[in-house]
Amino acid sequence: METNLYLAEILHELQQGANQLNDEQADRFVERIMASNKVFVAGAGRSGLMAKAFAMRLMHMGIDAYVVGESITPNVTEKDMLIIGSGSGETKSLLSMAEKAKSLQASVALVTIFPESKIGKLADIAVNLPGSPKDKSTSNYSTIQPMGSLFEQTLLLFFDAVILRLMEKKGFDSTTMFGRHANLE
Ligand SMILES: O=C([C@H](O)CO)[C@H](O)[C@H](O)COP(=O)(O)O
Repeated sequence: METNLYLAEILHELQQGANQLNDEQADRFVERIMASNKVFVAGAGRSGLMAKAFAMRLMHMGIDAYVVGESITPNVTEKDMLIIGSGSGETKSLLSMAEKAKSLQASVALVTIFPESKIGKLADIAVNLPGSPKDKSTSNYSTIQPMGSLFEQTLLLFFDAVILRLMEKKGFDSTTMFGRHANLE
């Protein structure tokens, strides 16, 4: 099959997934971000890359946002929120991070295929996205893409949709946000 047809199929899979998003869960997620003091994001591998892209846009909005594990990331407190992106919801390093955040009374949100996962059970908010996890033996979800690619793409698009919702609520536009974009690049 030609590359453009693969691309068309990926877009079709993403469209099908977008139709399944639960708006109530998404709204709770947005409200919690707005009510938090600092916002921490975390994820492993490709899911982590999507979380980093989200943290950059949160920073552009003037939200105090950090990527867990970076050298300038400060302490988490009970006024803060940890956002984890994990298709499986079972990634061990993220599970212990969620446990630590909960023990410090921070709120934990998980964006995942499996809200009933170990991290999902700990989380205050779980946003359910469709897709297949990296271990395809644990799901029957149909996708032509390898491992968790469909979830990871949907995660990035969900995060970008959340940014648009936050922009709408705060009356921000792209120009305001661009004013905070890194200028030492
Ligand atoms: O990097 C990943 C892999 O390429 C799967 O497609 C995953 O994002 C990483 O292993 C984290 O897994 P999850 O926590 O289950 O998202």
